[in-house]
Amino acid sequence: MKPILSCEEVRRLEDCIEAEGTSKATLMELAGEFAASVVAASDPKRVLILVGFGNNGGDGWVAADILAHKGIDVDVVSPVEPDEIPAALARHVARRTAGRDVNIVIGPSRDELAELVSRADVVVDAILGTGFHGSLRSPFSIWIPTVNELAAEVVAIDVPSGLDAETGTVEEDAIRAARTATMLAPKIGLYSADGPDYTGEILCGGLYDRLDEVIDDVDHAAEMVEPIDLIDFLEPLPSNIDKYSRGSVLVVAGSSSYPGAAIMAAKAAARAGAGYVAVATPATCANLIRMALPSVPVIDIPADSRGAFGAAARRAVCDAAKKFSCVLCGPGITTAAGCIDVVSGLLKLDVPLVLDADALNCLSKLSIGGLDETPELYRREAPLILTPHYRELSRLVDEEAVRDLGGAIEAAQRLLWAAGSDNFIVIAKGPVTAVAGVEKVLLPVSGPASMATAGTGDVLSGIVAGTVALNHAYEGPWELLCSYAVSLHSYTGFIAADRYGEKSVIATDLIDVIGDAMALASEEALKGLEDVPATTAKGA
Ligand SMILES: NC(=O)C1=CN([C@@H]2O[C@H](COP(=O)(O)OP(=O)(O)OC[C@H]3O[C@@H](n4cnc5c(N)ncnc54)[C@H](OP(=O)(O)O)[C@@H]3O)[C@@H](O)[C@H]2O)[C@@H](O)CC1
Ligand SMILES: Nc1ncnc2c1ncn2[C@@H]1O[C@H](COP(=O)(O)OP(=O)(O)O)[C@@H](O)[C@H]1O
Ligand SMILES: [K+]
Repeated sequence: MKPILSCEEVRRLEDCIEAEGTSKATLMELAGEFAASVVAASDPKRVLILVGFGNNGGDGWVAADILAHKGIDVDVVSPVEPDEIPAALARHVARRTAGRDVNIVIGPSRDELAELVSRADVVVDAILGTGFHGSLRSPFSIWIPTVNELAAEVVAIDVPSGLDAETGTVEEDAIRAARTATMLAPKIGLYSADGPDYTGEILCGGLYDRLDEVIDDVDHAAEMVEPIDLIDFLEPLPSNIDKYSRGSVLVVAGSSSYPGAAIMAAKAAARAGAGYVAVATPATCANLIRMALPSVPVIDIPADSRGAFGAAARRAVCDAAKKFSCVLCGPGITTAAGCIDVVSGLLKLDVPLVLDADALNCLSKLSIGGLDETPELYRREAPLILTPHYRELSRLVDEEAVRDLGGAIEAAQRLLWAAGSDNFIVIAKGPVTAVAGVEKVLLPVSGPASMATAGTGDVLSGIVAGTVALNHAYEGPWELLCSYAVSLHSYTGFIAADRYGEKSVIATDLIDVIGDAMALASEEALKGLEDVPATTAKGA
């Protein structure tokens, strides 16, 4: 797993490294060296480096010097003379580079800049890094669109300029890079909101020998899950099992208005590996679900007049639920009074529980002033997994809208810390999905934008429940188990987009390729295994 840091955590990390005797000036030299190595990998003849006023520009000045030393023609464009650069470290390296074999252009006109950009094989963006805030000011508001329009290839240093390294948002414009050479650890904004559209490939320069040890001394906003981390979940089935020992799921879902949600969740749970999946649904839509899912037993539950769970539903659902390895509740249930009652009944049972969709909205209705204010509502011994998207998460914490990954993680942590239990997980779903536990926040691989289509969340909750059931004997961290389920879901998105076309994926497409997604997860994990040095791979 690879740490992802907030800007504040990066500053703390720099301070820790400095306390161990490596100055920020040395880090800048190393950052410039790493950036130069990323640029040199394209074997350019001519490089243009755009520098700003701060230390991000400092990295660019160092890289300019190194690339010029390699015999590459280097132009540096700066808004001010090296002596006028306000940041002291950057000013120092800029003065040094100015005395070397690079062509420096100060404050070019748009046409001059366009000419320089057009003739470069690689343009390096060292304009703004983690210090960017507010709106883009001149001349950068002119430089950035010029680069985006005319550059053959762009390498961004640390963060594409104009992208907020914390939130991942782009207000007006930002550099669209082919590669981003980020320093010490990726910043969370590279993965959040607009980030993935601007960063290109992210390459991280460790810079410091003892980074692995020092990085443990600062908090991590999150950790990126790599395919190899999931290898334990990819074992083949043992021979000596039956449908019950493989794990069972009760899907408490559906209503006359939304029977499809129950069908998708149940089918996904079965495809994810559970040996026995049943559906508990309002009697009014039970036959429809039976016809759609011949392999799935359907339990009729008393309904209200609108075809949602009725007043007598809680008892019927809870009686059935006790026998299963995992219960999933929520897809398509509505927030009728009987549904709220079912959700609160299930929370009291001693069975692993996944709450999704309207079960989360029922939970919001049960609490006043945010669920984290009433942890007794959801604190339980047995595992609990919530799968809210950003809007559902906002409702759960009764807060302003969660807009980005950092905000989603913060909201999830409020719920987690209030409950304080190891087997409570919040899967905060969005373009990037965070799997948050009380100990760690993990970022499994994200799927394509094709997955932004109705019903894909029902498929995810089915996959999560099926995975929990199949792995009912698992004793490792729940964050990792849930990350495996989210990764499978993302892989189904890639496979479906490939098969049906990026814009044509519908939620049901994902279900039938869950098996292919498992094969892809194995393939990716094995690639990771090959990359590990032999001694480590053997666990030596
Ligand atoms: N992590 C590490 O260990 C290492 C980090 N290093 C590097 O340091 C970078 C951080 O450097 P930094 O703090 O100097 O900030 P940086 O991004 O250069 O920008 C600040 C300048 O931009 C200006 N400015 C701000 N907003 C603006 C706007 N909207 N429009 C226009 N201008 C704007 C701002 O002006 P001000 O706000 O003061 O008016 C100030 O002059 C980091 O990303 C990495 O590359 C490496 O060197 C060493 C190892
Ligand atoms: N832009 C996107 N890129 C990748 N995945 C996305 C994107 N938008 C949504 N998703 C994924 O699609 C799923 C949508 O879930 P949800 O909003 O609950 O859908 P529904 O309620 O319609 O079933 C989540 O797993 C989410 O992570
Ligand atoms: K930059």
